[in-house]
This record gives sequence, structure tokens and C-alpha cells, in this order.
Amino acid sequence: MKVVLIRHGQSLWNLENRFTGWTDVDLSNAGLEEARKAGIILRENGYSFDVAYTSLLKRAIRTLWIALHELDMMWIPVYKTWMLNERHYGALQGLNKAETAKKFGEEQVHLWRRSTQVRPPALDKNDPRYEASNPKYKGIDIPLTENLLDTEQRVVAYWTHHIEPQIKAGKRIIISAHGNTIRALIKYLDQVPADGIASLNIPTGIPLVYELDHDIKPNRHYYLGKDGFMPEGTIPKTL
Ligand SMILES: O=C(O)[C@H](O)COP(=O)(O)O
Repeated sequence: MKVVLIRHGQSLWNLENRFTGWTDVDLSNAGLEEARKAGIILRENGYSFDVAYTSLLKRAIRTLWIALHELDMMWIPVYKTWMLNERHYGALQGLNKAETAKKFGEEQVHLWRRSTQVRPPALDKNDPRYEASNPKYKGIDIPLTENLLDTEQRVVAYWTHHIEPQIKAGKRIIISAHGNTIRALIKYLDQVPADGIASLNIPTGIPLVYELDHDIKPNRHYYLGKDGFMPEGTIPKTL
């Protein structure tokens, strides 16, 4: 069984090198093109899908729409959930990553970005960036900050309760999500230790195929790059 994971195409804040998290920024022009190429690569490799999953953030939703358009499969069911949102970056959201590193040091920023345990400074509930009043989060106790383990808990809960049963039922699945959502899922699927996941980065807009056995355990994974292109940060083979 195959599941295709794809990190959204480049976003406007990826382009500006800003911490994004739950901020609902759209794709850049390059990101729109990446999404289009992803759909074409999937089509050219004969992929088709029965069900799609994505977050509540437009950069992932639009990436999915564009890819499904290229596959002529915009008609399939699409489930959107906050549980697949990007890791919440707390009070770092909106800050430039390079400026933040100058202010707090590279080591501290690396810990905030890549450690599994360290949470960035939390948002204050009076902060305009705190989105509890946003109707899309009605009834949800949204986080003020997250480390990767927090993100992994919600991503794996959704994977286990909603996506795995569909895979077991033979459905072909595509998930359009975010760098840390996918890092969290890979950590769980491949049982990657904390120090291993710290060095893993997910490229934008390149389909990542997971081949799973009947126990939904990974047999192998690979990127569908153009002409066999393998992006940097390929997932560790040994786990
Ligand atoms: O949320 C963000 O800033 C990016 O999408 C992911 O950022 P990171 O690679 O610094 O975790």
C-alpha cells in the first residue's frame, strides 16, 4: 500500500525566511509552480487517489488543490483538520529566522527549530497572533506553542484514528501538509530517534511516497523527484 505525503510548495514566509507555524500565509509564485509540478510528476508516474487529507492552512490546501487539478482528481473527498497543521511556533511566528538567530544565537534557534523537547516562547492569549476567535478553530483548545513531540501527538492521533483505517480499507491516500507535520509522522512511522529527526528537513512540493505493509509499517520510502532527483535531507535509511 502506498501513501503520498507532500509538504506544501514554498510559502510567502518561507521566501521571507520567517517562522510561520499556524500563520495562514499563502504560496509564493515558486510554490504555486512546485505544486503544479508535483501534480504532473504524480500523474506521469501513474498515481491516483481515493481520499485526500490536509490541514486548515491555505498553503497546504492550495498545494493539494493544484496537485489534484493536474491529476484531474479534484472530485475526491478532502478532509481538512487542525491536527495536521504545521507545528505551532509560538511567539516566534512572524519573526525572521536569521534576525532571531542574531538576537538569541544560532544554537538557541536550532534547538527551537529541531529539538523534539524544546518549546519556543509561548504566545500570550492577548497577542493578536493568538487565533482562538478564528471560526476555523471554534471549540478547539489551540496551542500557544509546540515542540515536535506535541505536534507528533496530534498528528499520530489523527493518523491512527482517521487515516490508518482508510489505508487498511485499501484507499489510496495523499496527505498535503507541512514540514514538521511530516517530520513528526516520519519519526513515528520509521521510529526515528530524536537525534536522527533533528537533522531531517523536508523539501517543499516534492511528493514523498511511503510503501506500507499490511500492518501499516513502512517497507520503503522515496521522493518522486524530476528525473530521479533526490532532494537533500533524504530520510535516514536505517532507523
Ligand atoms: O513553520 C515554519 O516556519 C516552516 O514552515 C517550517 O519551519 P522550520 O523548518 O524552521 O521548522
